[in-house]
Amino acid sequence: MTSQVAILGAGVMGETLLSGLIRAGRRPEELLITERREERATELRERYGVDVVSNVDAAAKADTLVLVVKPQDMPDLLAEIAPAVRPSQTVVSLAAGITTGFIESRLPEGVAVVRVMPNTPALVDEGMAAISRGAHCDESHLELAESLLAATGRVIRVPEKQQDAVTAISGSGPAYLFFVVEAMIEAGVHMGLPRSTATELVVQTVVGSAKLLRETGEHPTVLRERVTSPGGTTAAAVRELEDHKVRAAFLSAIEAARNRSRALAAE
Ligand SMILES: NC(=O)C1=CN([C@@H]2O[C@H](COP(=O)(O)OP(=O)(O)OC[C@H]3O[C@@H](n4cnc5c(N)ncnc54)[C@H](OP(=O)(O)O)[C@@H]3O)[C@@H](O)[C@H]2O)C=CC1
Ligand SMILES: O=C(O)[C@@H]1CCC=N1
Repeated sequence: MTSQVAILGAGVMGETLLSGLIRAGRRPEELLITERREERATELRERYGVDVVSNVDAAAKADTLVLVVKPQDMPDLLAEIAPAVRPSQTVVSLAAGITTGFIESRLPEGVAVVRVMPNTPALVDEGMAAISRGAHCDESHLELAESLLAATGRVIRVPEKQQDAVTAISGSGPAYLFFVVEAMIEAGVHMGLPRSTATELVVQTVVGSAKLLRETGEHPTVLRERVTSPGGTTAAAVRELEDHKVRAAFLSAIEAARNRSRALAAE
C-alpha cells in the first residue's frame, strides 16, 4: 500500500510543494490536497490530477499531513483535524512562526511534528528549506520531511530556536532580492535603457552572480572587491550604498521579519 501525503492548504507554497513532488516522480494517487475555495480546488484537480478532499478526510486517510495554511488560519485548521489525527501520522508544518509546541498542544498526545521553513525558488527546484524536530520526532520523521523537501531543492536541519531567523533570511529572502532587482531595473530605465534591455541585464547579472558565489565558494566580500576597480564605477556606487545605510537597512529589515515571525503564533 502506498504512503499518502496530504497537503492541507494549496495556495502559493502548497502548490509549489505539490508541483515539486509531482516533478520528482510522486504519482497523483499518492497525494491529496485540501482547499477552502471550490474554484481553486477545481483548478488544482485539473492541473495536477490529484484528489481534493476535506481536511478531515485528508487527516483520516494520509500518513503524512503537510500544513500549508497561513499562520493565522492554523488554530482553526488544527481544531478541525485534531479528532481525526493519530499518533502514527507525521505532521509537517510549513507555516512561519508556528512552533511545534503550538501544534503538538492542539493534536493528540504523541504526534510527531516537523517544522519546516521553505522558500519559493522551490518552484524551479532551487528551494532552500530548513527543518526542525518537535518533541515526538525521531530520525525517521526528519528523514521523511527531508525526502519531501529535497524534491524541490536543498534541505538543512536547524534547532527550532533558529527558525524565526531562518524565516527572515531564506523564507522571506527571495522577496528582498526581487526588490533589489526591481530597483536596478528602474535605475536602468531612468538612465534611458529600454525596459526589456534593463531586465535582461539585471536578471542575468543576478543569475551569474549567484552561480559565481556557489561555484567558487569565495566570500562575497572577495567577489565584490574583484568587481571594484580602484577609483572606478563600482567604488562610486558602493560609497552611495554605504552613505544611504543600505547595509543597516538590511539588518533592520531582517530583524523586523524575525520579530514578525515570533509574533505570528500569538495572533
Ligand atoms: N509564500 C512563501 O514564500 C512562503 C510561505 N510560507 C508559509 O506557507 C503558508 C502558506 O503561505 P502562502 O502559500 O503564501 O499563502 P496562501 O494564502 O497562498 O495559501 C494558503 C492557502 O490555504 C488555504 N486555506 C486556508 N485555510 C484553509 C483551511 N482551513 N482548509 C484548507 N485550505 C485552507 C487558503 O485558502 P484561501 O485562499 O481561501 O484563504 C490558501 O489557498 C504560510 O503559513 C506561510 O507562512 C513559508 C515559506 C515561504
Ligand atoms: O511573508 C511570509 O510571512 C511568508 C513566510 C516566509 C515567506 N513568506
